[in-house]
Order: sequence, then structure tokens, then C-alpha cells
Amino acid sequence: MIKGHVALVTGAGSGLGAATARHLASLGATVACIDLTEGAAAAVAADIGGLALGADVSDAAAVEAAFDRLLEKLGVPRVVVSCAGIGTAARILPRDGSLTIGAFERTLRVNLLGTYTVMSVAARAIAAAEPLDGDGARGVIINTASIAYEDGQIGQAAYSASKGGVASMTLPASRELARFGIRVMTIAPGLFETSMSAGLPDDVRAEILKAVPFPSRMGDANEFARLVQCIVENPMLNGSVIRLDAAARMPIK
Ligand SMILES: CCCCCCCCCCCCC[C@H](O)CC(=O)SCCNC(=O)CCNC(=O)[C@H](O)C(C)(C)COP(=O)(O)OP(=O)(O)OC[C@H]1O[C@@H](n2cnc3c(N)ncnc32)[C@H](O)[C@@H]1OP(=O)(O)O
Ligand SMILES: NC(=O)c1ccc[n+]([C@@H]2O[C@H](COP(=O)([O-])OP(=O)(O)OC[C@H]3O[C@@H](n4cnc5c(N)ncnc54)[C@H](O)[C@@H]3O)[C@@H](O)[C@H]2O)c1
Repeated sequence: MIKGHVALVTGAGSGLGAATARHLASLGATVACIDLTEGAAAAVAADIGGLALGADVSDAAAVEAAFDRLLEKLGVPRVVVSCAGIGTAARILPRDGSLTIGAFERTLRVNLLGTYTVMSVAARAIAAAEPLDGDGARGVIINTASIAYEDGQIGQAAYSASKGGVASMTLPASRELARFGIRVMTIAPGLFETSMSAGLPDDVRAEILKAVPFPSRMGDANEFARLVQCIVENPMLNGSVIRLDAAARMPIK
């Protein structure tokens, strides 16, 4: 389902998405790279001979338009990996008495609604495609949560809620899409070295790394990409959330 097929990666302009796009291309896939703007996806797409597409995943019309272009240029993707997302840090009750409802809404729109939107648009196209094997497999959708969906720190109520939603969607989505030969899996990474985690204050990062048993380090984006490959290549992986975290359990803050 990789070599000689089309794959779609969102958030492909950076970090885990970029590593995944590159890895799938190295395995022989033609990869469509979605990011906020076509320009943000362009460098990775150019490097791998893929297609750069610009779309805010929280904007359904933009996702549908980008997908229409993907179908026109490359055809139906059989592997869809949603990495697009934002990290949000905001207390429910900051000291200044402000309300952080806007941050909550934006976080849920991008991380949860955006993931659902991409999954919906992709599933509609994949379900109409020819089955690829004796099982009747047509494709696999891999979404990205975070260990924060279970170990959320102070200031991660919005982020953890968004990732908890992504994790909770996994089983019902896999149950529903099974009839179309589409598998749905979720990866919940621990702390990985990317632009997003670079935004963490050093003291926060240090405290988290103390709680990472082995290997006690930040993950490499290629280690995420290799799990994507494993999921695609093992048809018995369906409806599950895999923590990719070196046994980390995050501290309160
Ligand atoms: C300014 C920092 C921006 C950080 C950007 C981070 C971007 C997101 C990065 C994500 C990385 C990858 C994510 C991935 O999925 C893996 C992970 O999840 S790794 C874990 C990531 N962890 C976080 O993102 C932590 C998020 N939380 C925070 O960063 C902070 O909690 C905060 C929201 C920025 C607030 O910082 P504080 O240091 O707590 O500063 P405060 O000013 O809020 O508080 C200081 C002090 O005052 C006390 N206090 C606060 N509010 C009140 C109140 N309403 N009444 C009374 N007292 C209050 C508070 O208790 C503090 O004291 P202390 O906590 O020391 O007792
Ligand atoms: N880095 C980590 O430690 C870590 C850990 C757990 C989970 N995650 C999750 O992994 C995913 C990838 O994160 P990353 O670390 O590679 O971050 P990153 O910031 O390096 O990459 C995220 C990419 O998504 C894009 N993006 C953001 N909002 C978008 C939107 N609305 N529409 C389209 N594209 C959008 C960004 O432009 C960026 O290119 C995110 O969902 C993040 O929550 C990251």
C-alpha cells in the first residue's frame, strides 16, 4: 500500500509530518504534502517529487479543494497521515483573570475538527476506489494524538482535550470504515524534537525528560515515520492508539 501508491500527509511542511512524507517517498510512494500554505509544503514536496497543497485543515472547503487537486493530479491516496496540529499552552484560570476560551476553540478546531475533516474527505474518496488485496483493503488513515491525551500537564486542558478527541475517534471510525476496507489508527507521541516542541520553556522540557525512562531523550521524527510504515504494512493494526513515548509519563508541570 506504499510502493507505487499515493499517500497524503498533512502538516508535511515540518516536523513529524515532513519526516513521514520523506519516509513514505523513500519507500516508493508519491506523496501529497498539505500544509497551511502551499509554500509551507513546497520545500518537502520538491525534495521528494511530491505535490504541495495549501489548506487550513480546520477549513472544510479548503480541505475539499486541496483534495480535489490531489485526485486530479495524483489519484486516490491509499495512506493518509494527519500530522497538522498546533500546541497550545493556556491555563483555564490565568492570574490576570482573562478567559482562554478562544485558545480552546482554536485548538479544538485545528487538532480535532481538522483531523476529522481530513479523515472524512479522504474516506469518501478511498471508499470509492478499487480494493487492493484479498482482504478487500482500500486504505489506511493514521491520525496523530499525543501522550498529553492521558498525561496532560497544567496548561494543557485545551490541547489534551483535542488529542483526547483524536484518540477517542479511532475505534468508532475503524468500526464504521471497516466495511470499506479502510483501517484507522492513531499514534500518541511523547516528546519529539520538532519546531513545535522547540517552543517549550527549557525548564518544562527538562522536567518532562526526567520522566522519560528509556531511551531518556527526545524522540526523532524519523522514529515516528517508521511507526507509520509499520502500521501501514501490518493489516492487523486497526482501531488502536499507540503511545510512542519511551515509557514517559508526564509530570504535573
Ligand atoms: C509562555 C510559555 C509558552 C509555552 C508554549 C508551549 C507550546 C506547546 C509545546 C507543545 C510541545 C509538544 C506537545 C506534545 O504533544 C508533547 C507534550 O504534550 S509535552 C508537554 C508540553 N507541556 C506544556 O505544553 C505545558 C503547558 N503549560 C505551560 O506552559 C504553563 O503552565 C503556562 C500555561 C504557560 C503557564 O505557565 P506558568 O509557569 O504556570 O505561569 P503562570 O503565570 O500561569 O503561573 C505562575 C505562578 O502563578 C500561579 N498562578 C497561576 N495562575 C494563578 C491564579 N489564577 N491564581 C493564583 N495563582 C496562580 C501558578 O500557580 C504559578 O505558580 P506555581 O505553578 O509555580 O505554583
Ligand atoms: N513534537 C512533539 O513532541 C509532539 C508530541 C506529540 C504530538 N505531537 C503532534 O504531532 C503533530 C505534528 O507536530 P510537530 O511536532 O511535527 O509540529 P510542527 O509544528 O513541526 O509541524 C506541524 C505542521 O502542521 C502545520 N499546521 C498547523 N496548523 C495547521 C492547519 N490548521 N492546517 C494545516 N497545517 C497546519 C504547521 O504549519 C506545521 O508545518 C501535531 O499534531 C502535534 O500536536 C507532537
